Amino acid sequence: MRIGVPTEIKNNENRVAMTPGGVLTLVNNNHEVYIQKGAGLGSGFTDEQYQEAGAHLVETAQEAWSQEMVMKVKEPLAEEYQYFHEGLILFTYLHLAPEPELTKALIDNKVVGIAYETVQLPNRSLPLLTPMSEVAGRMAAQIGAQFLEKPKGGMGILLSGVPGVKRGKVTVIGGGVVGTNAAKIAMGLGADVTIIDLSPERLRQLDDIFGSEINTIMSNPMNIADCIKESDLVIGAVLIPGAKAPKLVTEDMIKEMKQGSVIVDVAIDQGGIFETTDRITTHDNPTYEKHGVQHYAVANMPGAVPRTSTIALTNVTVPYAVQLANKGYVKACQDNEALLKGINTLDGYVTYEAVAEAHGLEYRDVHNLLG
Ligand SMILES: NC(=O)C1=CN([C@@H]2O[C@H](COP(=O)(O)OP(=O)(O)OC[C@H]3O[C@@H](n4cnc5c(N)ncnc54)[C@H](O)[C@@H]3O)[C@@H](O)[C@H]2O)C=CC1
Ligand SMILES: CC(=O)C(=O)O
Repeated sequence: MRIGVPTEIKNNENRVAMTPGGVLTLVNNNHEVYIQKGAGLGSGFTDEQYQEAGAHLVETAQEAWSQEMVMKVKEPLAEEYQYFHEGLILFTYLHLAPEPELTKALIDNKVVGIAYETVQLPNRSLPLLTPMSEVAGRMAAQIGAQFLEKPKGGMGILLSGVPGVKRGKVTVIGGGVVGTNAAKIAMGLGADVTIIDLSPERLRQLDDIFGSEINTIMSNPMNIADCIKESDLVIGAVLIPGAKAPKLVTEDMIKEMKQGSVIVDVAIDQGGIFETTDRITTHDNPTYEKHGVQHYAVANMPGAVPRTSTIALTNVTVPYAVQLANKGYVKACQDNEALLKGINTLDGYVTYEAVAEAHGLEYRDVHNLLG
């Protein structure tokens, strides 16, 4: 199969969808990889390294996009829709629930849209989302700590406190991969940490992991309101796979927060869990202030630590890419139910129920379309 890897164009997105090691794996499986020149530089991979691994270098995005399968990191931006073509296999993060235009462009062009974030194993884990959630969760605590500093617009507290001065309070809403990693780092910084989740089973696991070092609280509107009123930093880490994130924190709750407190809405890529995170921010201009609270809502947080993130991401995506390339998407997805769950668009239809629901579009069962 011919596989294209274009340069990422989102603001400060320095990740790339394949390392030279990934190229070598695909080449050893008799595939051809077309990398846009310079695509790996942000992650520290040179064109020469790709060539040595057997990649063909191409000058333009158009050439990278005109292959049978395209691997990317981020969901395509509007200027990339022009490259969509019928039957193209697009293997990348898509986050379609909050993206009506992208969904329409994929359907109109009959793209086979396979979303990293909805590939799901039988134990319900999301193997192609997990590494980036680990990165973003760990970053969320350190970013929150930074924006609590006065010169960054925060109230001017140190999360650890110092002897004689109390510690800062961090609430993490959603105790999955992002939430657990955020909690770990926030605890490491010395904060007083609370995790809120809807699943009693998950709360029990978190209690087993962290013991009396953290507080675990059941998710409901009253508990959320009580916790965030007291918090200096609140991290949004809820996910309902494929669906638009539920707005669990209302604007009225935000108004009750302390002046100079900070929210980091990691779930912004699925629309965000705070009523006031009504826009996506960028690494160039990551925060805005509303009701005296700093809002951080960057949808590609791992893009800021591209070396770590590219390696972590491609460790998990390349084995699936090999299956797609070796067998073709139909057989690969028929043989692997986890990969099948990644198909969000096919033959001009939405094939992921939560995405169809989010946009009021017709849903088609992927099993019927694959035959
Ligand atoms: N902004 C960025 O750069 C990045 C964003 N993300 C996003 O972070 C979000 C979280 O991802 P993961 O931690 O991997 O998901 P996950 O599936 O591991 O965890 C989600 C957690 O939310 C909990 N939950 C569901 N409904 C809830 C409710 N009503 N109240 C409280 N908890 C609830 C679930 O029980 C689960 O424990 C996703 O939207 C993901 O795409 C991930 C990586 C990078
Ligand atoms: C998960 C995702 O969208 C990201 O890593 O940017």
